[in-house]
Amino acid sequence: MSLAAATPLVLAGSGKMGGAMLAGWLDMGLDPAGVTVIDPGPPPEIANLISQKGIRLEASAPDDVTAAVLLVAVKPQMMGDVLPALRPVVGSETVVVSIAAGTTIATLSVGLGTDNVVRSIPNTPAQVGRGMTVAVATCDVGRAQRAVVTDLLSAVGKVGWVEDEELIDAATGVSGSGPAYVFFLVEALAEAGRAAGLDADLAMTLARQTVTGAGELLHRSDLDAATLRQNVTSPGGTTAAALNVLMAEEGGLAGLMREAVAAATKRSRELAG
Ligand SMILES: NC(=O)C1=CN([C@@H]2O[C@H](COP(=O)(O)OP(=O)(O)OC[C@H]3O[C@@H](n4cnc5c(N)ncnc54)[C@H](O)[C@@H]3O)[C@@H](O)[C@H]2O)C=CC1
Ligand SMILES: O=C(O)[C@@H]1CCC=N1
Repeated sequence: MSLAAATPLVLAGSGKMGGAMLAGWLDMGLDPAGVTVIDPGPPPEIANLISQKGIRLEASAPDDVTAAVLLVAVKPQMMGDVLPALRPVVGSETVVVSIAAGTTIATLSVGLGTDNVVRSIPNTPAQVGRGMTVAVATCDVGRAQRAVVTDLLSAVGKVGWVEDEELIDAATGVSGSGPAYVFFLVEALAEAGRAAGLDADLAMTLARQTVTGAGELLHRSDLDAATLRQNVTSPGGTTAAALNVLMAEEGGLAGLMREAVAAATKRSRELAG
């Protein structure tokens, strides 16, 4: 994969998500000389990375760079102010890629004055190259530009394209916010371990190792999740007893998960304004 076609690359917002993607691209061989970061206050670790790599950092959009790709990674609530201020780096050949939850293609197009827009939703496992990004493009984004954007997003994990923008809200509820559900599962499992009498540190170690180990097994295995679950579950055994609780029709995990994803999807639509 060559990321050269993505340069000049302008990254607006180098916080948790934009910074993670920048680190991933550099690991994949993106030339730092081709990157400009626009951020009035990057977090310290990203500021260090930017200065170590000699990346150009600006507090606002410079007027001597026209981006091949402009990646917008600021908070959705800031878009009204930030988008018009980014216009100096947008040219007729620039493809804009937003990773903001909720912000619609229409808002991006109007704010930046271009229809050459990709709306996407990544997730924080991008920090370790194991992200999941779901994206939708306008029909103005040509085949070659779509390939460049695919390469850029693939550098930090898997990429899936959808044709219907509304599905980005649903993907936000599943994979965008999803890592938080898994981290909460670790917290809840550790708390249950403490309630069952385990020392707090041991309970947290058991919960972390169980979730990371199960995740790695799922990652490496050819088997699907249901089969891996069945492989743990002896008839009449301990797992079956626990799953009877988690899989209950009323108040079980599947129903709760549906509600959680629906709430996140609804919030993504609300963030559109
Ligand atoms: N954190 C996550 O798990 C995910 C976040 N996102 C989206 O990514 C975007 C960024 O979120 P985070 O990285 O979590 O937020 P963050 O707060 O960590 O980063 C935002 C960055 O924008 C910078 N910024 C503020 N004003 C700016 C301006 N005028 N121009 C350029 N940069 C400016 C801030 O200094 C900060 O470094 C949001 O739109 C969010 O919806 C998408 C998927 C997952
Ligand atoms: O919570 C949020 O709004 C962002 C978008 C997906 C994950 N974090």
